[in-house]
Amino acid sequence: MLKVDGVVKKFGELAALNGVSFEVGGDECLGIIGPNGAGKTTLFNVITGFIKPDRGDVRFRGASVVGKKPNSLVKMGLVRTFQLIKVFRHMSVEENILAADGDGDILKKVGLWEKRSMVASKLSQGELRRLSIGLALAAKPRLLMLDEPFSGLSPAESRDLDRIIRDLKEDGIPLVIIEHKLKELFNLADRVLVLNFGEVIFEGLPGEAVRNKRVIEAYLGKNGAHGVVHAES
Ligand SMILES: Nc1ncnc2c1ncn2[C@@H]1O[C@H](COP(=O)(O)OP(=O)(O)OP(=O)(O)O)[C@@H](O)[C@H]1O
Repeated sequence: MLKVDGVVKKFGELAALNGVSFEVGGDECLGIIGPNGAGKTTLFNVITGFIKPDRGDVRFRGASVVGKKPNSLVKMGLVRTFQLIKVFRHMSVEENILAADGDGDILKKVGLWEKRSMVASKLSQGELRRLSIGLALAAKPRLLMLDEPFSGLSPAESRDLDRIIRDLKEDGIPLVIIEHKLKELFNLADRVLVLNFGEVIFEGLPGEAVRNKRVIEAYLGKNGAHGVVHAES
């Protein structure tokens, strides 16, 4: 479905991405983690056409998509959400979804049917996040990329979102999720990719990632706040 091959992106001297390769397919959920500045957002921007890589290729459903504009990628089914939620805040929930060519089914899928008449500016953080996912779903994604979907959510809001993302997985939509909240991510991800200084330092099962020495040194060890199991010394 998605194949990233040897992607390099430099900002001046800094290699934000330094030869990143991986694939996502089937109805898989891939988690992407790594410390601040590791290159996660840059990777999303390259895949979704917001940034052109200096080297390497991104293939979606068999064809190279390097150089294509974000809008044409969305039309092909390569759809993302953003860290900062983008919705029309003065419009109702339903108007937002309709403006994106969505329908009532989507409102139900993201648990906002009851709130459909409410102006978006009155929504809670969790509801706003679900609306942003609804807008992404309106584009009929063949692959959905979520940028820190759990950030800023309460435990109850996180549980609601978990259920919604789980349903998307069951619908067979492959997912790529950047997330710092590892407990939430590891409940969903079939596989994780760990980035550090623009390089993939680990790819494998979430349970293996938390025991991997390089991952612990680069990311987990420094930050006990991630709430996952730590090193077996
Ligand atoms: N437009 C830009 N111009 C210059 N440097 C940039 C630009 N965008 C990102 N960078 C740098 O590239 C590196 C990777 O940044 P990126 O935002 O991709 O990291 P990240 O893993 O998403 O971090 P975070 O977890 O904080 O979101 C960082 O050192 C960052 O400062």
